[in-house]
Amino acid sequence: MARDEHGVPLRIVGAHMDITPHRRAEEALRQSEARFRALTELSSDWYWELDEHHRFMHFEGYSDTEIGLPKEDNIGLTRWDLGALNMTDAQWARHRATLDAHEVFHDLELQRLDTHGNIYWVSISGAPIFDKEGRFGGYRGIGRSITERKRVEDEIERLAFYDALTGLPNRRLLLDRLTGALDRCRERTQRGALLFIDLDNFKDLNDTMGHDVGDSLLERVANRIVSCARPGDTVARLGGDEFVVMLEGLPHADDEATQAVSAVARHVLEALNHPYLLEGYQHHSTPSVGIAFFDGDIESVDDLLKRADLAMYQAKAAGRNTICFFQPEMQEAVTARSALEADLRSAIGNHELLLFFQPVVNEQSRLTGAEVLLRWQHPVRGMVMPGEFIPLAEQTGLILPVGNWVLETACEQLVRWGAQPATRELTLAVNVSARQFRQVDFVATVLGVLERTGARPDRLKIELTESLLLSDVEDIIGKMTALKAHGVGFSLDDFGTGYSSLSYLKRLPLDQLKIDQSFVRDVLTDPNDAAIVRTILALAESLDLAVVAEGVETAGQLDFLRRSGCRAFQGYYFSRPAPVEAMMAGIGAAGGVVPAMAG
Ligand SMILES: Nc1nc2c(ncn2[C@@H]2O[C@@H]3COP(=O)(O)O[C@H]4[C@@H](O)[C@H](n5cnc6c(=O)[nH]c(N)nc65)O[C@@H]4COP(=O)(O)O[C@H]3[C@H]2O)c(=O)[nH]1
Repeated sequence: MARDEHGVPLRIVGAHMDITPHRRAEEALRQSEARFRALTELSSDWYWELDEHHRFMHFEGYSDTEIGLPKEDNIGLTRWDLGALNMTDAQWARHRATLDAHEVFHDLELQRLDTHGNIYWVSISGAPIFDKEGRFGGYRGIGRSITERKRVEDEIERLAFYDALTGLPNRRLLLDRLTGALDRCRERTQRGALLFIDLDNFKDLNDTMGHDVGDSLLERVANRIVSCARPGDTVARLGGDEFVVMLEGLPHADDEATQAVSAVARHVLEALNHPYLLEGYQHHSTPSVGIAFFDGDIESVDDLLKRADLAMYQAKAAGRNTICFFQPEMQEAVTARSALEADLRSAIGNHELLLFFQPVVNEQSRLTGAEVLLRWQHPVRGMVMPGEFIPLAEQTGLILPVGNWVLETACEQLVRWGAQPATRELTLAVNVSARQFRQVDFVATVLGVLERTGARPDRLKIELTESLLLSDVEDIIGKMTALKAHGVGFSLDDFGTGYSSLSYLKRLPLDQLKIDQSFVRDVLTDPNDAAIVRTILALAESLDLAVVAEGVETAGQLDFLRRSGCRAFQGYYFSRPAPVEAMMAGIGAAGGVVPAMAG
């Protein structure tokens, strides 16, 4: 303001300035802050700042979540002062190095306890602050609660890697840990062992008492196995009643390692042998344990599991409730078996199967028929006996095409015999395994073969074993009755060795029993066997069944059997099984009488 000499204002001098841009900038800043505040207030994320010494200076938003304490209490502290349950010293050192290098960091995950002692997780990201001159002034960034995400992740992991019933690691996690263990073995030339545990007869419990009781047993078994393991061992459930214990860091020396593993295995065996109280009942359960060692040389996790599994099966075969170590021979046996199976598959097509015939004679040693016995002329192994390949054929299902071939070939022989008056009345007995007989179309198959070949049904005898009678007797009776209506005969093989109860015997439409050769063998020396043979003969008479004694090797046996009332015989005394031409040649020369062999 300008004044005169009396101080009276003359004029006002002023300058005006356009502050619109400044006001706009202020308004923009205010808006930006409001937006930032609204965001931090509304979101569960929070904003933080550190000074140049990495100490908390400022929080904005729901920061208590990060620090678990009122935010004011943390001003002036660093993150590592607050600590985190999941961070090691080395990890903190790495984080500090990032800050010291003024680098941006993302998603640093920290696990902490809140004031109530509950675990929570936060994820932190931050960027360095520089002033206009480029001087470092600290850090700023955001934090976010990830407790819920971690919980869901844990749940997913639990479902994916743990068995829901027992809470033990499942097969997937076991395979993962095994892969890790094998890697460690390779790096540090260590060894470990796998215990494969399978409960004996678990299926029976499940079937009789129900799945709930079965589950309850499995839970307790799991707890007992865990109690036998050391903290570093992995106890897993593979599924069903199969558990695995993985032991690592075993001693190098063979005997020490074996001792250490045996001790754990025995411990498991004992623990699982104690009775269980299930639904008020005392239940006894036993395990079979297979053990396989591993070191850096083992090819794969799969191989290792197979070895332990094989050893477990060996323990079962040895009578169950026992421990068995894997031996390389077991693997060799399996490999040999697979080779045999592959060969057997092509044996029919390659015409390697053949039938031998063993005469069945009457009291006058006259031929009444024969039993057909399968042989396999293997190109490399030579003659393979049925005992070696029939069980394999049964397990693999190959018995079906093989059995059909036997039936067909036997019927063709019947047709050839039917064309000659001297052999027209001869019968042929064919072994049929339980698996063949249980096929739904068994009756149709047999009738089809009879029709195709034109063989007389009443000359065909089907030999069944007692083990067949263990299941679904009604179905067996139905099939037998259907075939009998066409004239086919039935014989029960190896009688006396199996499970036939007399009530079944009465109901089955049988024609004949065959006394097992094990009774005939000692009939002269073992009074028990003699008594059994007499009883079978008496029983057969009362049931109106014919009897054939198998395995007659000596005149003494034949004499005893005759005196006891047996009227049909089969055995080396008359003839060993042989090709049909050889059998007929021997008999032809004797005018239908089968001559006793020397010896
Ligand atoms: N020690 C002694 N043994 C004698 C004597 N007489 C006969 N044998 C043998 O005793 C077995 C009798 O046959 P199996 O009990 O039906 O027992 C048969 C039968 O269960 C099964 N088998 C044979 N061929 C077939 C077939 O075509 N199908 C099915 N499913 N099983 C068959 O294989 C088993 C064994 O047959 P193989 O080795 O031929 O053994 C035959 C025969 O060679 C004797 O006096 N002393």
